[in-house]
Amino acid sequence: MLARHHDPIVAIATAPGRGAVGIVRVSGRGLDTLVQALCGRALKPREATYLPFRDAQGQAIDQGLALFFPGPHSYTGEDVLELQAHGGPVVLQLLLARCLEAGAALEAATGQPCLPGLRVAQPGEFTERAFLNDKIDLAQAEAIADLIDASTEAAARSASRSLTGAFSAEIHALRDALIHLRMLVEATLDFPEEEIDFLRKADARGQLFQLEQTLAQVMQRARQGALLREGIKVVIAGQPNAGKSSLLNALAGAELAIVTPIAGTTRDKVQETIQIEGVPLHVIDTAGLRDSDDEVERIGIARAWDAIAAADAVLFLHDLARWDAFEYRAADADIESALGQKLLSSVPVIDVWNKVDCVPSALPPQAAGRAAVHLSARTGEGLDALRRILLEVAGWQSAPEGVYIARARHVQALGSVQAHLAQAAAQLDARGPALDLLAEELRLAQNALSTITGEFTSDDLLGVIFSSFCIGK
Ligand SMILES: Nc1nc2c(c(=O)[nH]1)N(C=O)[C@@H](CNc1ccc(C(=O)N[C@@H](CCC(=O)O)C(=O)O)cc1)CN2
Ligand SMILES: Nc1nc2c(ncn2[C@@H]2O[C@H](COP(=O)(O)OP(=O)(O)OP(=O)(O)O)[C@@H](O)[C@H]2O)c(=O)[nH]1
Ligand SMILES: [Mg+2]
Repeated sequence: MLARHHDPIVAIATAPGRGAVGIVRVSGRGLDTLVQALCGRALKPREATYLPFRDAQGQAIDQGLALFFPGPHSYTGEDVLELQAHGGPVVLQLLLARCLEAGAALEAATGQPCLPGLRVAQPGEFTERAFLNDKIDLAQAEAIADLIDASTEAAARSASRSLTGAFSAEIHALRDALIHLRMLVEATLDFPEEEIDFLRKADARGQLFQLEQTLAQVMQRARQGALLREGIKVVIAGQPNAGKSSLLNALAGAELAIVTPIAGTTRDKVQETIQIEGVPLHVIDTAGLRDSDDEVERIGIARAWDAIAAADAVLFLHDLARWDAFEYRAADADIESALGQKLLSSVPVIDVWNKVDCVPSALPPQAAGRAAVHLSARTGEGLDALRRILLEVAGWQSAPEGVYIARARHVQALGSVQAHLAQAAAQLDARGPALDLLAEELRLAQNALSTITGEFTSDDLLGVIFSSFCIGK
C-alpha cells in the first residue's frame, strides 16, 4: 500500500444520489497540467473560480466552481483539484469520466513519469494520503470516519474532538513521559555498578507510577469514547408472553416487533438501535424461552440463546401477572440457571419485572448484587429507571465534554501498554531488578502506544482501517 501512494486519484467526494452540489476531487503530485486540461486555464490557489467543465469535444458538461489547493497545503498534502458541480448522479459520473479521460490523454501526450495514469480512488484513499503525508495521524484519520458514521450528536462531537487532535495529544504526552523514563533506564544499562542508586535518585518508580495514573485516566475516557462509537448489545430474554417484544417497542418508541397474547409470537430476532444520552444501544428482542415441539419455534429459541451468549448485557424479563404461579417461577429458575451457564460472570443481567400495571402492590424478590427494575411495557412506567440502569451497566459516566471518540483497538492498545507498565513496575519493585527486562517492557509499552497514532502500525492494519472508509473520503 505504501508503494502506490503518489499516483493521482479521483473520486466523487459527495454522497451518491441527488444533491444541490456535488464534488469530484482529484489528488496527486503536479496536477497543474491536468488543471489546465480540465478547466482550460490555470487556477489561483485556494480561490473558487466559476467556469464551464467541458468534455474532450469542448461541449460543456456543467458550469461550476473549480478549486485548486497546491500541495502540501491541502487535505491530502498533495495537489488537490475540486470540481464543484451540480449534484446529479449523471453529471458527476460524466465529470469523473472526463477527469479519467483527460488524465489518460495527458499521460499519452507527455509520457511524463511524474503523471502516471489518473485512476479512481480506493475507499479511504484520500484520507490515507493525508495520513501518509503527515497531515493527520492515524487516530485523527479514524476520527474522520467516525465523524461521518456518528449516529448520535454526542458521538459526532467527540469524533470532532479527536479529529482536532485532543486524543492524539494525550497519547503524545504519555509517549513523551515514557520516552523520558526509557532514557533513564537505558542510561543505567551502560553503568551497571551505579544502576539501582541512579534509578532511585531519579525517582524512576515515581515516574512510572505517575505514568500509570495518567494512562488509567486516558483509558477511562477512551472507553467512554469507544462506547459512544460502538454502543452495547442488550438482549431481552425471558419466557413467552413476558412482554419482551412490548419492551423493545416501548424503548424504541415504535411498533417494531409483533405483540400478541399468544405465547411464542416472536421467532426471529428483532434488533433496533436506540440511544440514551447519545450512547447507542443495540437492543435485541428474542423468542420466548421454553421447551417446544414446534420446529420453527425451536430454531427461534436456539437463536435467542446465541444472542444471549453474544450479549454485553441481558434484560431478564419476568411477568408479574403470573408470578404467583409455581410453574411460572420454576420455569424462570430454569432459565436463570441456563443463563448462568451461558454467560460470563462479567456480563450483567438485569431483572426486569414487567406488567406492574397488573399488580400494583407486588414486590417480588430481588436477587442480591443484581440490578432490578419494575416497569410496565404497556404504560411506560419505570422505563426511565431502566434507561438509567442501562447507562450504568454500559459504564457511561455522562461527561461528554471531555470524551474523545475512540475505537476498540485503541482501548486494547492502551490495555497492552498498561500490562507492559505493570511488568516494568514489578521489575522496579523486585529486590534485584533485571534492568534489561525493565527496558524491554518499556520499549514494548511505547510500541503499543504508538500503534494508536500510527507511528508503529502494520500495513495490514492500515489497509483494514482505510478500506472501511466510504468511497471518495
Ligand atoms: N470542499 C471541501 N470541503 C471539505 C473538505 C474538502 O476536501 N473539500 N474536507 C475534506 O475532508 C473537509 C475539510 N478538510 C480540509 C483539511 C485541510 C485543508 C487544507 O487546505 N489544509 C491546508 C491549509 C490549512 C490552512 O489554511 O490553515 C494545510 O493543511 O496546509 C482543506 C480541507 C471538510 N470540508
Ligand atoms: N398489562 C400489561 N400487559 C402487557 C405488558 N407488556 C406486555 N403485555 C402484554 O403481554 C402479552 C405478550 O406481550 P409480548 O410483548 O408479545 O410478549 P413476548 O415476551 O414478546 O412474547 P413472545 O414473543 O411470545 O415470547 C401481550 O398481550 C402484551 O400486550 C404490560 O406491561 N402490562
Ligand atoms: Mg415477542
